[in-house]
Amino acid sequence: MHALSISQLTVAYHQQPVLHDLSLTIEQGDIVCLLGPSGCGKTTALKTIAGLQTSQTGRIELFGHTVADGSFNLPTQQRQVGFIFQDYALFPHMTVAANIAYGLNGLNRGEKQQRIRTMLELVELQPYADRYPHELSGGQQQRIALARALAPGPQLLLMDEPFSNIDSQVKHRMMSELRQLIKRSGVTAIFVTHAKDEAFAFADQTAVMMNGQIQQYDTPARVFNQPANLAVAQFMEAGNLCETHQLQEILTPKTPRVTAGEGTALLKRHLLTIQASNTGVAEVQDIQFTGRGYLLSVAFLQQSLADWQVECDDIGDLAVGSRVALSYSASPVLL
Ligand SMILES: Nc1ncnc2c1ncn2[C@@H]1O[C@H](COP(=O)(O)OP(=O)(O)OP(=O)(O)O)[C@@H](O)[C@H]1O
Repeated sequence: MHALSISQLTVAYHQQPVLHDLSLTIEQGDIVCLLGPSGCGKTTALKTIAGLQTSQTGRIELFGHTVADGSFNLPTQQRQVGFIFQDYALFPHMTVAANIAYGLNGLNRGEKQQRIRTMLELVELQPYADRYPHELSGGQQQRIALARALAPGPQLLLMDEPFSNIDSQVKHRMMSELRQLIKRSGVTAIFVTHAKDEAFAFADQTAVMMNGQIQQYDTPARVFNQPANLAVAQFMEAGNLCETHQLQEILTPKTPRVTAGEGTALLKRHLLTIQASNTGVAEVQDIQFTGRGYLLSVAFLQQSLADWQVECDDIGDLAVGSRVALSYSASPVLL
């Protein structure tokens, strides 16, 4: 059984469609990222899955049960979904324990206390039950928001931009911690972001959305390395682009491995080799040290192409203004 199955979903605001014929199937236990540019409909999709937004046409099934089908819309509280908002939305006047207990209806006092203990153990914050949200760090608040969302035992966890307010210094540690906690709980999770590094670090599967439709649903690595089309390649900043017929002019030696056929070729930055050459086709415009190596921008002297970027471990004698030749050690991806 799938955790979530969406088919041909259309959602409009004031007769303006925002999601068009959107279909998506999510497997149980996966952490899925809805990734796309601002305004593409990610939050609308998340809200529609939660039942906070109604759809015009299409069907949504959660764990085999239809929760929306155009004419019918199951209320949010009956969908067994947990929600973590962008700013966590913890109740500031309630203790951590009271925040976690908030959605626990139908349990007696002892059962509630037990559930709170279990949730605090899961997020490893047992000593913090009597603190108030303002007495916690950002990371601790996020873990309490997770504990509160998971306390009623939802089957699906929805998160709206959970990392957007977090300092980049601590973001990767928090993503790693939260991912481990979600995996330990076994819940299926969907989160929304426009930042691809969050999809890379946190998601098992990524749905790249544009203009209210899903362009590609795949692992983050495949979305980055094998983008389904030009729009996905550009949004993912997956590498350097050119028309296939330009490759012979750009690369030395004139490599026989270049894909035949017309179309747009994608060349990964780290598979390009750059060498100083008086007869080279490009000139170094900029050199950045990245920690792991160097990122060079090169401009073409003849071809009308945007600057390319090349990643390398060592730049040797190369400097800004050096004339360079480029070679490629793999077959370019044809888009
Ligand atoms: N309540 C609303 N009424 C009318 N239009 C809306 C409403 N909510 C969103 N929209 C419009 O729907 C489109 C999609 O919005 P949505 O918030 O789903 O996008 P998003 O991909 O989550 O964007 P962001 O990354 O900026 O949050 C946008 O053009 C937005 O202006």
